[in-house]
Parts: sequence; C-alpha cells; structure tokens
Amino acid sequence: MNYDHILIRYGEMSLKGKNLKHFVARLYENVKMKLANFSNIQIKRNRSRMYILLNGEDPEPIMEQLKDVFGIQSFSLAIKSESEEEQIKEAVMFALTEPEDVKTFKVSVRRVDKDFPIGSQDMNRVLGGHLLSNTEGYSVDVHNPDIELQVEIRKDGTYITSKKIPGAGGLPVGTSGKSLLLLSGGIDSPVAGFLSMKRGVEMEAIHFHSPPYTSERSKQKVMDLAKQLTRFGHKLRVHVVPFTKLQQTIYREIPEGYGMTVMRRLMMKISERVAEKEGILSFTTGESLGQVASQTMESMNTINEVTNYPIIRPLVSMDKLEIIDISKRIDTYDISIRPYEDCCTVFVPSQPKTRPTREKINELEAKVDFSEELEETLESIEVIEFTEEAEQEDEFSDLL
Ligand SMILES: Nc1ncnc2c1ncn2[C@@H]1O[C@H](COP(=O)(O)OP(=O)(O)OP(=O)(O)O)[C@@H](O)[C@H]1O
Repeated sequence: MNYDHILIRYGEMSLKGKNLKHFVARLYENVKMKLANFSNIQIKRNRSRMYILLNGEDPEPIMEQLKDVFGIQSFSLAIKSESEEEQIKEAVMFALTEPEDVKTFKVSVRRVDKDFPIGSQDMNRVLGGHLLSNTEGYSVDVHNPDIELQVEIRKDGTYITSKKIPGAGGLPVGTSGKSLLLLSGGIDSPVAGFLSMKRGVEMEAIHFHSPPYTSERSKQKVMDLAKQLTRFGHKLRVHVVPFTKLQQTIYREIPEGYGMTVMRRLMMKISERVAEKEGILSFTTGESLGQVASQTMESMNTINEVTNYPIIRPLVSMDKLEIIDISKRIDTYDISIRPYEDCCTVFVPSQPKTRPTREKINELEAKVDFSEELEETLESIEVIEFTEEAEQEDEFSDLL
C-alpha cells in the first residue's frame, strides 16, 4: 500500500456561493497548467476538493509546485481505498504506522456518501478501536494528536490523509479581473504584484525605461522579475515604455523639484491608455506610505488627480522589513537587489518637492504641450510576453 493521490482543499473559495463553480473551474485550469510537465497524473474535482491521481509520479515535486497556486488552502497525500469497512481499516493502519515519531492520533471521519452504512461518529470509534487493538505504543489524543487521520467516505471511494501542508491561500488567479502592475526594478513592486495575484487578480505589467540613460541590464532585471512572477500567475505580458523623450521634456520645461510629480502623472496617463486598450480595470503599485518623496499623502493626491482608475496598493501599510521578507519568500529579492538605474531617478533632482499641490502642478503642466510626445511614446511600446516555461518577443504595440 502507498499514497496514490494528492487531495487539495479550497478554503475561502468554498464560501463563495454561486460563484463557486466558476472558482473551482479556474483553480482546476491553474493547477493543470502548473502541473503540465507531469504527464502521468490525472486531476479530478468536485465542489469541495480536487484530487490528483499520481499514477506512479513522485508526489514531492508536484507538491512543491502546488505551493505556488493561489486558491489552495491546504493539500495532503492521500490513499484511496474502496468505500468498504475492511479496506478503510487497512488504509488508516498504513497512514498511522508509515510515519516515524508518531505516538498519539485522532481519527476524523467525514461521511459524504450517506449510503455508507456506518455514521461518521460510529466510524470514528470503529477505526480508532481497530488501530488501538492492532498496534502497540499508540494512544488516542483528541486535542493535540501527533497525527490526525482524516477519512472522507465518498461514493467513488474513500480518501485517507494525515499530514496537512498549507497552500498559498487566497483566490485562484483569474477570478478577480485584471490589473496593470507598475513594475520597476525595485523590491516593492514585484511584491505588490504577488499580493494582488493572491487575491485572484490576473496581471499585466508596465515598465518605463529611458535608454540610453537606463541600461539594457536594468531592463533585463525587470524582465527577470516579470518572469519570476509567472510562477504565481502562469503568464505575464510586460508593456515596456520608452520614456526618454518625455523625461527630457520634463527636465527642460518643468522647474527642478516638480519634475518627479509631473513624471508620475505622465506614467499614470500612459498606464491608463494601455489599460483601456487591454480591457484592464485597475493599477497595482508598490507604493507604501511615507517611504520616499513621491509617497507622501500630498504627492499621492496630486499624482492621482490624472486618473479615475482604482489603484491597488497592497503594501500601503507594510514596513520595509515585511516587504523584504515576502520578496525573499517569492525569490524576487535577489533579482531586485542587482544594480539598476531607474528612469524615475536618472533625471530627477535628489530633493524633489515632498508636498506638490494639484494647483501648482496643473499650473506648470499647462505651460508645456506633452501631447505629441505622449502619442509617439504610446506607439512605440514594446510588449513582451512571459510564460512559466518560455519567453518570447511577441509584438509591437500599435496603440490607436
Ligand atoms: N520605472 C518604473 N516603471 C514602472 N513603474 C514604476 C517605475 N518606477 C516606479 N514605479 C512604480 O511606482 C512605485 C513607487 O516607486 P518608488 O520608486 O517611489 O518607490 P520604491 O519603494 O522604490 O518602489 P520599488 O521598490 O517598487 O521600485 C513602484 O513601486 C512602482 O509600482
């Protein structure tokens, strides 16, 4: 006897009433894509569980992959037996005695198939009694057992699991609409993208760069971050915006100290145009409150004036150390700390105004006509699509 299945539990999704079917279908697709390389497995699903039939595949690498799939609350190795008392007894015996260092146990039966002749409580006693009288050195502890043997009796068979491995939680990517991630090469924005994805949001990304002032190496770093994020959302398209001309105009025409705010507003305007074209309904940024000049309340207020799009800021209340901690867990940290020139800083003075008002910025912007350069910039956006396995240059955008 051996574990021949992995059982997946959905968690929060199971509260979603009418949407449940849609959520489960999406999770199923996401799991299938994630496990595409395991050719022998079969995946089945019902309203509350998903089952991976291993068909001889090693479960360890499969479980490693499952840890990155949002919408999974937990998963366990499972033995599937016939829904017959004797076979179930045999399987729980294996699940109890297979691991080392187990002394106490608890049996929790869930009888989904109401035609099974023994009720859940009675079955707990039957199985517990069987284990106690056929083993030595084990005892029952219902409060704090070393191992909880969960037994789900279903029509198609009974699944016996013991150790629960926590999943990534959240909602399946693709169930909460699409957001445009403003992706820089820093530590914060990839973490923001990850956290939005955790809530089921599908992502596209936009990156502003200013060649030759920002290097090819800096662009590559952002591409590597994007690629890394596909681990959680399977694919990510990145809109790479050549920002040099607009930045040069800002540098020439806008008084020192205000350039940063004007630049951010242009980023928002461009992002909005890309979002409109792609049917994207919100932005996600790595902004947090009070870290740098562009993230004061006044600054946010003035930057936001140019767009009605909701801006998701998953990091807004986090400390830098918490953000770093997540970036290490999702393996973006080592990429983010590679040397990098950000287009936001190459042209901007080291002391931008921290409290730019809307009035002041509107007054300054009214003196400069950005429209032609803005259209030109929109036409030269390059779109690069990454999928979890491969990357390819895809298309050149033809906005408008
Ligand atoms: N070149 C860029 N392209 C796209 N988005 C950018 C760029 N620079 C900044 N942003 C967006 O603006 C947010 C704030 O950037 P800022 O440089 O003020 O803060 P940060 O804390 O250094 O962020 P990060 O670590 O993500 O770079 C970033 O998190 C990102 O979402």
